[in-house]
Amino acid sequence: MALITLRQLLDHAAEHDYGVPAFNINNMEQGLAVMEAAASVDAPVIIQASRGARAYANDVMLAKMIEALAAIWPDIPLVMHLDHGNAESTCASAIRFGFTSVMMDGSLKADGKTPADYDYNVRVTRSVVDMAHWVGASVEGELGVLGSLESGMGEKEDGHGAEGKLSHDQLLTDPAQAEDFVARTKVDALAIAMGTSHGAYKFSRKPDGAILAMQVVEEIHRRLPGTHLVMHGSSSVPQDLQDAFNAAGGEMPQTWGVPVAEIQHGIKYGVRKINIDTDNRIAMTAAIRGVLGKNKGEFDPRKYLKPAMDAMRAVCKQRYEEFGTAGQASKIKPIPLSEMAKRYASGALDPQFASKKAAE
Ligand SMILES: O=C(CO)COP(=O)(O)O
Ligand SMILES: O=C[C@H](O)COP(=O)(O)O
Ligand SMILES: [Zn+2]
Ligand SMILES: [Zn+2]
Repeated sequence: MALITLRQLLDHAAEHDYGVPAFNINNMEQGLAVMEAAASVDAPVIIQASRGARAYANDVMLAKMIEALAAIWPDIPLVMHLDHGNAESTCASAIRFGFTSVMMDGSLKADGKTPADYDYNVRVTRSVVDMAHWVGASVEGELGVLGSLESGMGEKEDGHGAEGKLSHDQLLTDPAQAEDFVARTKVDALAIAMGTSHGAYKFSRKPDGAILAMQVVEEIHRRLPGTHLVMHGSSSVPQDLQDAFNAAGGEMPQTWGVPVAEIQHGIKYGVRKINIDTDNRIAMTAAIRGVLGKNKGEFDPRKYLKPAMDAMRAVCKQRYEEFGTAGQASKIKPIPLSEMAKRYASGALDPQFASKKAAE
């Protein structure tokens, strides 16, 4: 069993200058696809489940499935992470079900759509950090609200995300505030807002610095060199997947995602966790459409789920190679949660700052 914490994995990634894609899963096929891809290139894994995934698959099913994946691939270090926890209780119940890492997304209120104020975010995130660290689990926080710098709109495409118009300030994480946030919450990883949004429709053109603000990543990393940064909404929505989807009978209007080159740039500036769901969704659905479109009489689910897994595995493998994750799994020696808890209690894992002021 090689279930490890997000903190251990991202510390390793920072030490060796690579990034780790965090893939969302909802079912067995997606779990198998991620692990097969990882095993084929010796990559450590972050599997994440959203609240929606927990409701869809059931916590017991998810927990046992991760346990099974870890048993099938004992040599692949595996982080089980809660994506976009909306409340302290959601994070606590995830840890109870064996998640080794949770995201407390206090940038939004518990409804998952109303932007929250800074004090609220600090309070709930700190409370989850205290609870999680007692048992050695890791915490990702979020500062700034995800949404489009092109339109100013928040994004609620998949049930989590701000509704309506947001100010430019809300859409970009303030680097000085990020420093204060990390000092006050002691999060292990920080999700930042810099123009990405969830789903397929991120940009109406190939993004430049005006709509994908990589300079914000650089400035936050300069102030917080020891903090692991997280890019949400980081599917690349590659043209070949859009074309495959449409060729199989889908209807997806032309769109742009986050170019892999921009993510690679981010990895040079402290980005360690890169969240990807949409690319896998498109790849699987294109494959399923392809099979069912060609074989109208087909009714064996394996006949379309197997190609869907193949398509998802290919996307995952490519990201492991592009982000430098490939080849790292066998270098990681799992640290048990009990040992992580001791390290937190001793202060050994407290945040590091570039300036002394923030640390005081
Ligand atoms: O950020 C994500 C999950 O938290 C997923 O982002 P995408 O929709 O770009 O895949
Ligand atoms: O946060 C966004 C992820 O893509 C998960 O989406 P979901 O809430 O529909 O499972
Ligand atoms: Zn969020
Ligand atoms: Zn996200």
